[in-house]
Amino acid sequence: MLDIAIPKGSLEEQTLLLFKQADLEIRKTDREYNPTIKDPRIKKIKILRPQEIPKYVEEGYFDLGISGRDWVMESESDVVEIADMFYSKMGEGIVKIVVAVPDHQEIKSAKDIKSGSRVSTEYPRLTKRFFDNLGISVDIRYSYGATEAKVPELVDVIVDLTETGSTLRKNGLRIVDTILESNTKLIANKKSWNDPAKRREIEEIRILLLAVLEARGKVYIVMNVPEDRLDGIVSALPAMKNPTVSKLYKSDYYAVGTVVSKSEINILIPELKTLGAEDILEMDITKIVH
Ligand SMILES: Nc1ncnc2c1ncn2[C@@H]1O[C@H](COP(=O)(O)OP(=O)(O)OP(=O)(O)O)[C@@H](O)[C@H]1O
Ligand SMILES: O=P(O)(O)OC[C@H]1O[C@H](OP(=O)(O)OP(=O)(O)O)[C@H](O)[C@@H]1O
Ligand SMILES: [Mg+2]
Repeated sequence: MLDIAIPKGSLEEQTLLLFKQADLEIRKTDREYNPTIKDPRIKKIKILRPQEIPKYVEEGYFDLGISGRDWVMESESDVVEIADMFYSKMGEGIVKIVVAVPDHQEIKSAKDIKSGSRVSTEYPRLTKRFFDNLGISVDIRYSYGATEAKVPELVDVIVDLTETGSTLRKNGLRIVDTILESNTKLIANKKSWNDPAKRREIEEIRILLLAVLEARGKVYIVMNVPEDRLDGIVSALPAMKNPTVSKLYKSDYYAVGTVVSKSEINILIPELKTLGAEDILEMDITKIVH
């Protein structure tokens, strides 16, 4: 059975929702860090800061964990990255760790930053490695957050995370370089991954979590189509996969069903109706397993 570490903070709410939708519901009250779960593969769940999760997974306190790629890299943890999971607090979860300076400064890229510059960051190791590679020796000041507030008075440069770019913009900062791109990762302890029984359990959990993410933003549509309209309808459907076509009982009609992206449904349904589709049904999908 598996021990799993779940992130507190910006990933917490979305992670709990993901587990619930994967039918791995974590039962927890507010501020409870040792919640329960009823699943034959899971022994224990603990909620921890995502900065610490990769190291505890590496050290074998947990078989499985969820954290960002940024924290796996920053903590230099030796874990197996078993899945990319594109979700975060707000959107698809792709964020960047960037070098930023006050907008008016004549710095074009990080190479132009002077040795001795003060740099505020929550990622001191990534920052040191980045500037070491450029041969620039900077004065790194550890940041506990609100990093953007510190330029220009307290520091000269920041290395911070950006998703929408709004915090940088509102504080008069400009990106001059990108250190890395990050997204949420499902990570496993090496020994657990190499243990056949544990690996089977880990893979089963991974299938369920990824199936939920895969189904997001997609719906299933099915409609009845007279034989002479079949080719027109099939070619109007988006080419995600070949649609299922089956003949209706004692009729010249066919049932046509396929998965489509929810974002195109507003254009597609009226178009299918015009092309001769009847009884069009749209259904929510909760999981897709490839
Ligand atoms: N604004 C954001 N948008 C998208 N992802 C983010 C954002 N802030 C942090 N993350 C990602 O979420 C993960 C969790 O990081 P962290 O615990 O530092 O979250 P946080 O929201 O910054 O927490 P806190 O609010 O306490 O600072 C990290 O891997 C990070 O890449
Ligand atoms: O590009 P944006 O969408 O504006 O998001 C980026 C901001 O989000 C995070 O801050 P957080 O909310 O974690 O606050 P903190 O600085 O106190 O950690 C990050 O450190 C940036 O400040
Ligand atoms: Mg933060």
